[in-house]
Amino acid sequence: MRSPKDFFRPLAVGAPDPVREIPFRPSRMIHFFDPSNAKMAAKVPDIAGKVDVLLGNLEDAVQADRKEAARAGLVDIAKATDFGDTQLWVRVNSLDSPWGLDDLMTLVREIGDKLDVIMVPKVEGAEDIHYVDRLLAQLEAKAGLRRPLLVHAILETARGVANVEEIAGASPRMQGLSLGPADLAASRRMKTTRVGGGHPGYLVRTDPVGEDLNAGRQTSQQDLWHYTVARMVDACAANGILPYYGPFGDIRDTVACEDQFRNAFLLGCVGAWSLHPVQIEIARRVFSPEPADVRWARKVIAAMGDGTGAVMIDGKMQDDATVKQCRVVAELADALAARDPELAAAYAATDED
Ligand SMILES: CC(=O)SCCNC(=O)CCNC(=O)[C@H](O)C(C)(C)COP(=O)(O)OP(=O)(O)OC[C@H]1O[C@@H](n2cnc3c(N)ncnc32)[C@H](O)[C@@H]1OP(=O)(O)O
Ligand SMILES: O=CC(=O)O
Ligand SMILES: [Mg+2]
Repeated sequence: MRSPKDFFRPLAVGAPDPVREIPFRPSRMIHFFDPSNAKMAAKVPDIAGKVDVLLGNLEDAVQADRKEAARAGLVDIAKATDFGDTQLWVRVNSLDSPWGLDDLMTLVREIGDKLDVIMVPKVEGAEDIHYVDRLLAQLEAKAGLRRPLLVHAILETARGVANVEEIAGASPRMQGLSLGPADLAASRRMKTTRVGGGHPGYLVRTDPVGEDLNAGRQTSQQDLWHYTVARMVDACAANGILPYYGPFGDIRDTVACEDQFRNAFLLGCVGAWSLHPVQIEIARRVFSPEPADVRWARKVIAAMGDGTGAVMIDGKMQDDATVKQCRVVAELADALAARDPELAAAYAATDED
């Protein structure tokens, strides 16, 4: 086990100092694109202005015979594009694949100065993060990088979920975790065939009302992902890193996508993946607090003065704990407004009401 004193020393001579805190940068949508797909790649400069995070996906959904083209495509796009203050992330191939090592070696060398976060799929335990941590330090030193790359792990195996707390705290590079419901379902031997979202068969039913077991009984669909998202959120909060819902594969069903994203937002996630342009706006809407909630939060903060004691506002008791919740909402609104002028105007308008 590493000594806590070593935690903030670089893991290779010449590598940049690790960060001490994960900066909060808006990341409501992590927009996936396949850099080997000419049509998607052509849209990157336009999409970059519309999303918080653009992610070049090299892993699943890229055909095996396109892996090298995707890696080379991402290098070309990163070199040619000015991303402004939009973050550039990459999802590399898994550590046991034939491509993962070359992905890391090529990308850090060629575009390490442009990348913000490396998303690592199928992380099973702290040992995977320790491997990536040391390797990145060596590669950063070789490339002469001044800023450490951050690491984001996908929670998508049963073992990964069992080890989630260790993974979240495995390195100062850990930026966040995403739920990967598709691989996780397979790893757990769940009987779904979807990418995230609910299932009509997963339900609870009210008690029978008489002899007829079928008459008058209400059913209610339950959330397959509640346990995992909640556990992920706790692991992230306990380690000062950020939780995200991952993919929602039914692109056509924008309504259920919005529900899934909102559940994650309410439980503590800061963003989700957008797989198709139609999901970008959904994530923007859901992961930005409602202007009415921001107004309420600011009202409670103002009324609570130094944040202690109890007051009544509109018939509701406020105290030290509610003001803390309100600060979460108000601080998120401020951070998002600094990046999103439309949102800034919407939040300012509520102050004037
Ligand atoms: C379980 C997991 O690992 S999830 C993460 C991995 N999966 C992904 O990354 C999937 C990313 N998305 C995609 O591959 C595609 O969106 C698909 C395959 C789902 C649908 O693609 P299409 O059938 O082309 O969708 P559609 O016809 O609606 O696309 C409309 C336009 O948007 C473009 N487009 C689609 N998705 C994207 C995207 N993610 N980024 C940029 N442009 C996109 C299409 O190229 C098309 O362009 P055109 O108008 O110039 O023809
Ligand atoms: O990679 C994502 C998943 O759901 O699997
Ligand atoms: Mg996956």
